[in-house]
Amino acid sequence: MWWLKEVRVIDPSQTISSPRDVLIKSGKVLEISSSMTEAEVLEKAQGEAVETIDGQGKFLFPGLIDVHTHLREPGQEDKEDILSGSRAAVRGGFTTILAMANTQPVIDNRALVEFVRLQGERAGYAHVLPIGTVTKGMQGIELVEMADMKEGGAAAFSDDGKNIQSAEVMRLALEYAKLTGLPIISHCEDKDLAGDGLMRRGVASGRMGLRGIPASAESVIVARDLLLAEETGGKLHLAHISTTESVDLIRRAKARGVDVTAEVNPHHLIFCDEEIKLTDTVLKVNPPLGSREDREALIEGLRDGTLDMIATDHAPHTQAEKARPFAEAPFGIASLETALSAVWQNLVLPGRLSLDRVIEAWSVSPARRFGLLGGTLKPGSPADMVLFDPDFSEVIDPAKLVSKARNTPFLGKTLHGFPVMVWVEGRLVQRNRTVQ
Ligand SMILES: NC(=O)N[C@@H](CC(=O)O)C(=O)O
Ligand SMILES: [Zn+2]
Repeated sequence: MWWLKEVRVIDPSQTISSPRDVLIKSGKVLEISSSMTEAEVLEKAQGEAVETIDGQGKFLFPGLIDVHTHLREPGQEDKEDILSGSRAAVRGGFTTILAMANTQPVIDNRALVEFVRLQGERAGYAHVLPIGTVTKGMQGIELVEMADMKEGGAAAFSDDGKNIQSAEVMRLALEYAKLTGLPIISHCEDKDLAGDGLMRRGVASGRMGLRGIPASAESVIVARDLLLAEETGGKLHLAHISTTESVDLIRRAKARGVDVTAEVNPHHLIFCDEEIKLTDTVLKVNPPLGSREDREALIEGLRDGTLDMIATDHAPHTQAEKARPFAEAPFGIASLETALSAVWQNLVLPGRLSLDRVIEAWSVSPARRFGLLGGTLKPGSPADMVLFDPDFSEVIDPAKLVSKARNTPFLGKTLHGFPVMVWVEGRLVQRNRTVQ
């Protein structure tokens, strides 16, 4: 049994945001109360050994749930695999991750869904929930067998990495997915508008002389998918929202009652296009980083609930690939191990976002939308939780990362505020930044 004493519990699912004592027993949250005596705790332990943790000055919150993680297995295990990625996840404070389907082969049938799920169980770190593709071979033409894949453990459907260019295929997908109750996750990017652009089209791309991707490449598909969700009554989740116009469109659709949720990635909240350097591909990501104004609109959207969730879009690549010239390097930022600290340092500490809102957006809201366990510390729920130390500082040292990827803009930088203990179903999987 675990006894966490005088820890600041942040659990928006129960509107708790104050110091409490917490008991964990048999993999579940047993009790949360203002204070407990040793005699009371021993009685509840019923002879079981009690591990006591002094929680003063630290936060305890439900484990983060990341709905957008690329794990690259099967097929591209040199970038990442399910073991390395799910270890990196717990190190970063994530107890559940949804694995994107754009692997090689893509996850477009039940056998592959079961493979990903079982590899996650074998690894024994974060819960790994497979996302299946929407279309066979991710070709955007023929729908997968959604009901069968759901039975195999699929948590959602997405052709992420690629837009579904046919509006008719997207409409059918939203219609059919209703039978499963699972969301369609849309990677909104009009192929023709995006062309072979390398960064957001704007002042910065003009100055650098790099081919630009207009903001409309995202927003026109956001508008299309919102209309299709409205027409079909289907469940839509919009991945990596990055433009001001998209935020406005979502805000208006929600006001009309469209069944939509949306996520924003930490890098779009923290960086902007002006910071991209031709000599460094680390900020080359899709969708591309927007302007300062976009960044403000995203923060505002996250604050007012237009954007429901934060998700990493952890996109691991090898150093060799990222070392190619800007035009040839792949899009993507690896972020599982740094995302929470980066958000803490860049948004929570300066007062732009409350920690309560961050936990709501990165744990409570994903659990609710995707119908998952977790996202709460209510007594009886699985003890998937994070002890976070705001005073713990660390230099992001490539030798210490447990992900295979090194494509993070924080390499060599110091971040403050880290998860120091992480439990999955009451099992301690990480202590003092060492994964067990
Ligand atoms: N985000 C990225 O820049 N890359 C992702 C694909 C995606 O999420 O669209 C990847 O798979 O590498
Ligand atoms: Zn995507």
